[in-house]
Amino acid sequence: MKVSKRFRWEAAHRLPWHEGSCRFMHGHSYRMMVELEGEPTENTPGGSAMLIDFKHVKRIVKPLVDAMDHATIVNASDTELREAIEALESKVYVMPYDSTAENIARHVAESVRDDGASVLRTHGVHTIRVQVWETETCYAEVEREVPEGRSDPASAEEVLAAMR
Ligand SMILES: Nc1nc2c(c(=O)[nH]1)N=C([C@H](O)[C@H](O)COP(=O)(O)OP(=O)(O)OP(=O)(O)O)CN2
Ligand SMILES: [Zn+2]
Repeated sequence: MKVSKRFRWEAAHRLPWHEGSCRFMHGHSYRMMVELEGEPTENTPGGSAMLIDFKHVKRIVKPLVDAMDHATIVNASDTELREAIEALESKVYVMPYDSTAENIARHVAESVRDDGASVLRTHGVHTIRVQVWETETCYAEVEREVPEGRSDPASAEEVLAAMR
């Protein structure tokens, strides 16, 4: 069973090594689909009626989206751009790698996996797929497995409560 939720945000970026126009600062209206796959468990309210509530998906993913919205997404090693953003007192979102669609998808998938593991396991979710659309015609997709571990409904609820 799969559930998906779509997100969107606006952000600026550049790929300084790019041979084409992507080396220049420019913006995208990013679109992202977060898909969770698994088998619903009886441990959660409603039992097997839903894999995971869409509102839980939002609680896990939205803080990341809010952090990137109207920011410049920048590679930590791009000090020239980081200094310029700081001088402009603009919003920045620093990643440990270049801001390609592939890397943003990977960053979101791994953050969801790491921050949401307990909640996802409790709901029987074993796979996270993230598609990041940079333009109308281009997207990158990344898949990550939720590592096995103890499924603890009580602590999962605490994690969700802390995100409220
Ligand atoms: N595999 C990837 N290729 C490219 C990425 C990327 O993240 N992953 N990113 C870019 C640029 O950031 C970019 O802004 C996209 O530009 P472009 O290819 O020009 O996209 P368009 O939709 O405007 O292209 P059309 O030619 O109008 O279809 C580049 N490549
Ligand atoms: Zn771009």
